[in-house]
Amino acid sequence: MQAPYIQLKEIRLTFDKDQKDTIRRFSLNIKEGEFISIVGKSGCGKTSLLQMVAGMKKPTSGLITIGGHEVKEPVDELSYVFQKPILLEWKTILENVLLPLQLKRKLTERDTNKAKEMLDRVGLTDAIHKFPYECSGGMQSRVAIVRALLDKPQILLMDEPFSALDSFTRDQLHVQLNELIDTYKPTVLFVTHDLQEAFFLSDRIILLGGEPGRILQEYQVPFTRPRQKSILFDQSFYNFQQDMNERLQS
Ligand SMILES: Nc1ncnc2c1ncn2[C@@H]1O[C@H](COP(=O)(O)OP(=O)(O)OP(=O)(O)O)[C@@H](O)[C@H]1O
Repeated sequence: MQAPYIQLKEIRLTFDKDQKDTIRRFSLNIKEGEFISIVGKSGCGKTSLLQMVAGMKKPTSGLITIGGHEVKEPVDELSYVFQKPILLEWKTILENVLLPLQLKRKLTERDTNKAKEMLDRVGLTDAIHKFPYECSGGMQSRVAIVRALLDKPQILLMDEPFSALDSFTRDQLHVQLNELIDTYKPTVLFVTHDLQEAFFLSDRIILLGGEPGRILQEYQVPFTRPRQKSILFDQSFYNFQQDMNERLQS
């Protein structure tokens, strides 16, 4: 059996030792290249889990490993996409995309060409010299995704990246994200409240809930990636929705 690439073992998280645990006995093995969505009610600890995998927050107890090495500090081979795109207003779209690389090393012509090519793939060729205030929310979200993938991270953490967008823009972004993920093949941990989004994008969906937060249900999506939106008309999506909704209500 393939060894897990990311392993979370018996994770417990508490913010104050006198208070109840936020997360307890959370264990999950993630394969390299897998796309995992974490869904669950507000406050059940989804963001905290991503932050612990990123090495930005320490579990109170338990072990997190990446490639067999314990996560003890912020992880290098990882990119994070937040709910808000967080672009620098005084830099152009192209400059925003190149910024993380520029902070690491001297930029090359190849980097710039790569950034332009990726922006082109998500339909932003005409926007590369624009500033963020001249771009819509959907365009800014595309920029944040391209920026996160430019340096080919092994791990991509995405925390509700599309939640502020309308459903039409979100649909477009799902397809474009799928294509980019298929090219760069990072291991993805994706937080969302949207079951349709989780089903369309993921290999596996983890329903987090309860007090303290723990895994209530795991669901393997029975389709290979990348996918067509037509899978959302399949009976398995209907069954999945029913099952998850029942568990979320209980
Ligand atoms: N630094 C902190 N200090 C104290 N409590 C915190 C801290 N960070 C998070 N919490 C609490 O931990 C719980 C889990 O927070 P977290 O942000 O991980 O949840 P979430 O599932 O991502 O929520 P949402 O869906 O609303 O973003 C919440 O009750 C939150 O108030």
